[in-house]
Amino acid sequence: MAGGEERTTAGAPYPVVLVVGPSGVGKNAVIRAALAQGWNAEYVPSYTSRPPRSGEREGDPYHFVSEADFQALAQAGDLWEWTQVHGNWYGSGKRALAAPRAYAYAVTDMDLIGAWFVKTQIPHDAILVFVLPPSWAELRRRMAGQAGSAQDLYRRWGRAMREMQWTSAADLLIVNQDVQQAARALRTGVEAYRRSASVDPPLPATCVVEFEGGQVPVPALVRAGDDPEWVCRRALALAGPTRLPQLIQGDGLFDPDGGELALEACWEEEPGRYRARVTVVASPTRPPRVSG
Ligand SMILES: Nc1nc2c(ncn2[C@@H]2O[C@H](COP(=O)(O)OP(=O)(O)O)[C@@H](O)[C@H]2O)c(=O)[nH]1
Ligand SMILES: Nc1ncnc2c1ncn2[C@@H]1O[C@H](COP(=O)(O)OP(=O)(O)O)[C@@H](O)[C@H]1O
Repeated sequence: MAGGEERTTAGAPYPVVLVVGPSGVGKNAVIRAALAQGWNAEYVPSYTSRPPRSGEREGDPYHFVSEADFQALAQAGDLWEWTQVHGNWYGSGKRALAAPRAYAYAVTDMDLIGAWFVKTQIPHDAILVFVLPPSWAELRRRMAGQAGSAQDLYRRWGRAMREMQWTSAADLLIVNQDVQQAARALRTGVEAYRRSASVDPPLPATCVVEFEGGQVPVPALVRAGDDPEWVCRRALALAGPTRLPQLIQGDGLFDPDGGELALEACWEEEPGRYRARVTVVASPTRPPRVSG
């Protein structure tokens, strides 16, 4: 995969964007689209022992190696972390991810445990982005296109169910309905997260988001000194215990049922406790305002 056109000074410090989400949700498609849109990031391929699929080649999207070579890399300490998924080995190259480069970000996709492991090693320099499907039916459709058999599909689905319970571990949630829109959300979301990230270690905290007519307690990872507006955006993105959360897309907040939310105010009420006031400005039953 090629990187974007915009570049920064070679050797500048840069964070690692770890893209996670269920198999088939479109992690690779979103990363590719973001790079094609000119995102200032470089894709860092992992190593895998699985054979290339049609259309794949060395370095895109993986370094394809034999199982013996993979074990040798692991034993030599060249892998940051590794795991077995669907019977194949996957691991991220330590030097490749840690090397200084000419882009603002390194981006790679991983399974959730691998990404969480990297995040614990470099909490300030890793941004964990969870890609969500627009619906279960659509995830199944995409996954079925990748699965080699009914049994393989069943296995992928089980894994997806387990991973989807951990969306609250993410720094950023993105719904991949339209791939170009999701790619823009990845770019703008990472930028916004980076701007608001503090140097303090992450603290588990509870956010309370005040909506019109009620309060929703939202478990979220909040860092001391976080910008309240960004905390509230994340809290809103995570809100909704039984349905897909409100979504961050671009700079706006969108309700999954098609409504659009406006963040009116947000503030830190006491350390680690945030409130936001949000109103619905457009919903399926209330058409969006037309300007001009
Ligand atoms: N832990 C870890 N997981 C990885 C790495 N590279 C890829 N994966 C994950 O391995 C899984 C299988 O990836 P892939 O072969 O592309 O199959 P897919 O699920 O059909 O897209 C996905 O969940 C990837 O995110 C890595 O370096 N480390
Ligand atoms: N927004 C989207 N709308 C429709 N199909 C998509 C979308 N994003 C990805 N896909 C398709 O879903 C399949 C899985 O995408 P891929 O990027 O390989 O997923 P992952 O990397 O998460 O396993 C591919 O066939 C891809 O073209």
